[in-house]
Order: sequence, then C-alpha cells, then structure tokens
Amino acid sequence: MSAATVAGQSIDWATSMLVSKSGPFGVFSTGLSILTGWNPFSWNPDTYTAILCLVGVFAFLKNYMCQFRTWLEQHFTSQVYISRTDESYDMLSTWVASRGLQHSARSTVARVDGGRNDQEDKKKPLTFAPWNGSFFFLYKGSVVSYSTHLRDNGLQKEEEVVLGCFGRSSTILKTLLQECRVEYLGQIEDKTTIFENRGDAWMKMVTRETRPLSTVIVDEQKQLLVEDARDFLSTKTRKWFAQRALPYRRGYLLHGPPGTGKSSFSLSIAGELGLDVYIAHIHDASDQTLKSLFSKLPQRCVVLLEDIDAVGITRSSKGLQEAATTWAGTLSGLLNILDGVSSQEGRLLIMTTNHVENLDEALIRPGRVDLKAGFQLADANAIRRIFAFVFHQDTTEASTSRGHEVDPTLETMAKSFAARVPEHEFSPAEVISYLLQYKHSLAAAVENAEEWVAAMRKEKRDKVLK
Ligand SMILES: Nc1ncnc2c1ncn2[C@@H]1O[C@H](COP(=O)(O)OP(=O)(O)OP(=O)(O)O)[C@@H](O)[C@H]1O
Repeated sequence: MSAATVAGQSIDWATSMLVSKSGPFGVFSTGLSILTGWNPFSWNPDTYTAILCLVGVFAFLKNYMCQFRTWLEQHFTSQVYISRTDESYDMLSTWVASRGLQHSARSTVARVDGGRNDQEDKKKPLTFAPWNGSFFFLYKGSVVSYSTHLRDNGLQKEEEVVLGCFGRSSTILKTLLQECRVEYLGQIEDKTTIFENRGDAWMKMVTRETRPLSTVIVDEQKQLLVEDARDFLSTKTRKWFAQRALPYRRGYLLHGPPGTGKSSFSLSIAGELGLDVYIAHIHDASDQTLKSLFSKLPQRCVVLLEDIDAVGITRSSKGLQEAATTWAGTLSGLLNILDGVSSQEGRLLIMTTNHVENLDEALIRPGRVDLKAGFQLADANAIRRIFAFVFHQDTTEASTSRGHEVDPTLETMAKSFAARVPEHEFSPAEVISYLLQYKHSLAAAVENAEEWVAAMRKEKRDKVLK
C-alpha cells in the first residue's frame, strides 16, 4: 500500500516519509491501527483541526487552572512547609517510610542508606523517598497531601516538603508531625545523631549506637571532664548561670597526637550525656556561614571543631594572626562567633588539635576553653587495657560463666603483650589496628608483637627520611 493510499490524500514527499511503512511513523501508525482499530493517518483534516483547537484551549486554560488551584489552596486548604535541612524532615520521612507511603508517590528518589548497614545481608540498602510530585494519604480520617519541590532560597535550591489538608485549620498536620516526632525520638533513643554542615545548613549524617565511654581507653583525668560536662548540663548549673547572667556555654580542648582517641572520646561524651553532635567543617566556612550555623544549633548539644589548627590559625609574636591559608573565614570572626549572642545556650564546644602549641592564646583562653585534656601515645597501662578490650569478646562466654571476673589468662597475656610493646611510641589506634589482625588468635598477637614493633619503627624512620 502506498503512502498516498494510507493517508487517502495527495501528500508531498516529506509527509510520505512520515507515513511510509518503512519510516518510524508508518510503523507506529500501522501498529496502532492493528492494536486499537483506529489509525490517525486515515483521519480527515477536520479531525486534526479539532484536535489542534482542543490542545490550544487546554494550553490557554492551563495558566488559569494553575491560578485556580493556587486560589483553592490558599482559601480552602492549610499547609505546613518542611525544609530538607531541618530535622523535622527526617522525622516525617521516617514516619512515611515506616508506613510504606512513599510507594504511593509516582516519582521517588533512591538513596543508598549508609546509616543502616548494620545487618550483614543488608549491604548498601536502598531507601526511596517521594520526589518532585505529590500524593495523598489518609491520616486519622483526613486526606493529607504530601508534595515535594525545589525551593530557591536565593543562594541555592533546596528540597522542601509541603503537607496539606482541606480546611483552614492545620491542626491535623501538626498532630501528624507530633506523632512523627515521638516515633522518631523513640527510634533514636540511646543513639547518637551526628550532623555536619553543608554550607550554612546542618544535615543529619548518621544515627548510630552510642559508643560507651568504657570503650575509649583513657586515663582517670578524662573522667573529670565527663563529670564537668554532666554537672554543666544539670538544671542546678543552668539556673546558677542564669542568676548571674553568665553565658551558659562550656568549651573543652582535646589535644594530642593523631589516633589517641580525641574524636572517639568526644562522641562518647555526647552519647553519655544524651546529646547530638554537630561537626562544623570550618575550613571552607566564611564568617557569615559560621555565624549562621551557630545560630541554628539546638539548645544542649555538642559542637565539634576538629583539627582546629589545620585551618591556619597560628600563634605569632604580633598577636592574632591568620596564616597564609585557604580558610574562608577569619580568626577574629571565629572568636566573635564563639562568644557571640548567636552562639546557642547550653552548648558544649569541643575543639580537637594535634598541635596545641600552634594555637593562638586568644582561641583557647578561659571562657572559650574551660578545660584542656591531653591525649598521649599509649603507655604500658593503656597497651594492656587495649589488649584486654580487643580480645574481651573472645572470652565473653568464659567471663560470663564466672560472673564479671577478669579472665586471668587474658590478663596475663595482656601484661605479656604490654611488656613487648614500648611505651609512648604508638598511638592506641596503631595498637588496635595491629591487634585486629589477630582477633582470632591471642597467642599470635603476643608472639608477633616485637616483629610488629620493629616493622613500625622502620616504617616511621623511612617516612622521616623521605
Ligand atoms: N584511647 C582509645 N581508646 C579506644 N580506641 C581508640 C583510642 N584512641 C584511638 N582509638 C581508635 O582509633 C581510631 C582513631 O581514633 P580517633 O579518631 O578518636 O583519634 P583522634 O585522636 O581523634 O585522631 P586525629 O587527631 O587524627 O583526629 C578509632 O577507631 C578509635 O576507636
């Protein structure tokens, strides 16, 4: 059949290409006519004209329909807006996911959930969240709409969720969000949530099991720091500060070589006191960004500024000096933020550094830093405790059967191991890393200790020579 016969019209060569059986549209038209019994290429021109008119009318009305929808929303529905960077977003999305509601959304965004890979068979689990569209669900008998879109906040585009319901009262939405909050708090109880800054917003990175303080091998002096923090957060102390109009803030400086447990200790303190941790990466933060970040901190939290020396704040004979650095902020700006009114009440600031001697006095003066704690390379006692700690699980059954007695064999081996590893030469992280190779063989860990020490010494010497 020729193209002209198919169309029933006299047509030019271009049209003939379109409708020719060998062309894509010809194949489409033939397929469509076989499947549905009607063939658009056999319609007369009036039909096309009518369709075009309808499309035109719809295009014309579309704007009015959008305006009408907005008007309806404004006058007959209520909304609650939830920003992606606010923790209420996590509360809502956890609630939505727990009920599988995200499957009602036609368009979803997939993410690998790095925070939930605690089960072996669930490596890199995927989570799906509603994205760029809307869906409806029933909540306590009310229809609730859930829609997401990108909101331009002037600096960047940010995901925003809009919850909506019919009527002028948003009570049902607030009840829903309260329920999300309660459920979320129940799920993160006994866990530590870690936030990091993305630009001037705090993003939840992970919620993980609280690390008990007993798993960080530190000397008795560090226990004083924990007690100080506990006392600071008590209601009595808060009132004491309020009565004297003193800024209710506390600052700690943890200093010492890499791998001695400064970060682990900070996270454990937060866990012990039931606080969330806010890690501020100040290297690429301008003064304005930092100010905005500090003003968004919740009351009662731990703010962690790691490797504070690395941003280029150095001591100088001329006083404050910002060394040649790529840091986007300034020392004076940072000091103002730490002292300033925008800095939230009830926050514990923990700064860590490998080079306390390089820090400017102004940064660590009392008021900004109230207590300092030095972390050292492992001494004999620490080496022995680390050994007992690492191999503790292998002997759990034995120690349980004897109550909570210390396993004498483990103790003897720990002492023997400590006698073979020199004091103040290796960090706890290095010792742990060595022991983990032998997690199923205590005896080999002790036997090969001297060999490991020799290899480590050589490696360190070679590094210095390079
Ligand atoms: N005192 C310690 N007790 C138990 N584990 C430790 C200790 N010190 C280090 N570790 C382990 O070593 C690893 C690194 O420790 P961590 O990051 O806390 O050290 P750090 O002093 O903060 O290092 P850096 O200065 O490089 O940031 C972690 O896995 C931690 O569990």
